[in-house]
Amino acid sequence: MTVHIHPSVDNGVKQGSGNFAGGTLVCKCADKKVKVGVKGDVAHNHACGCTKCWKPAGATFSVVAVVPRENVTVLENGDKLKIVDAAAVIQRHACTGCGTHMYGRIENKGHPFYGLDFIHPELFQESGSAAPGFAAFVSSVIESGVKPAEMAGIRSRLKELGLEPYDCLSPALMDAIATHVAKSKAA
Ligand SMILES: N[C@@H](CCC(=O)N[C@@H](CS)C(=O)NCC(=O)O)C(=O)O
Ligand SMILES: [Zn+2]
Ligand SMILES: [Zn+2]
Repeated sequence: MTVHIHPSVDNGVKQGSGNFAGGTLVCKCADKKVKVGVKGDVAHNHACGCTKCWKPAGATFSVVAVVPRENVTVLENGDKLKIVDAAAVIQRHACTGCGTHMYGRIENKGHPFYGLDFIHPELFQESGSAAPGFAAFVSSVIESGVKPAEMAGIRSRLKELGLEPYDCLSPALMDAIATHVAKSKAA
């Protein structure tokens, strides 16, 4: 059986150009598309298996990356955007027409990732943004209906794609969070 992860990686992970200058994220509406401008390249791009991150139809994982929040600007049809869950750490601004999450923002200034917005690079109308490098919250796909027996196949496919599977975030990001927490406690 073919293991589907996400349409943008199922045929192999396409590496970024290394000099992506930014671009425009476009929603999936037929008209009055929401457009969001992003300056510069994305960082920490990864596949996320959690239930909260937006996935295109049929995908098991989301592909999500971060950019500095000051680099994100709503360009067109921003009146269609609505926050999915205002109580969540990441406030995901979704198009009310097509459901696509255009950007996720952290408003808690004490959060380790404050200052970074979460975006889905597949929505760029331009190509060349940095490729995903790992898979996070892999076990969480079970919460979306994946059978536990399928997990071995999913993890081996992720490895084959070069997307090391983690059940929370990658060690580098977990270290960044712990460093932030340790510094906050010391202050
Ligand atoms: N197992 C949970 C995990 C959710 C979760 O913790 N997601 C991570 C990765 S996106 C997170 O940082 N969530 C914060 C948020 O959604 O606001 C699920 O799948 O819903
Ligand atoms: Zn839309
Ligand atoms: Zn997620």
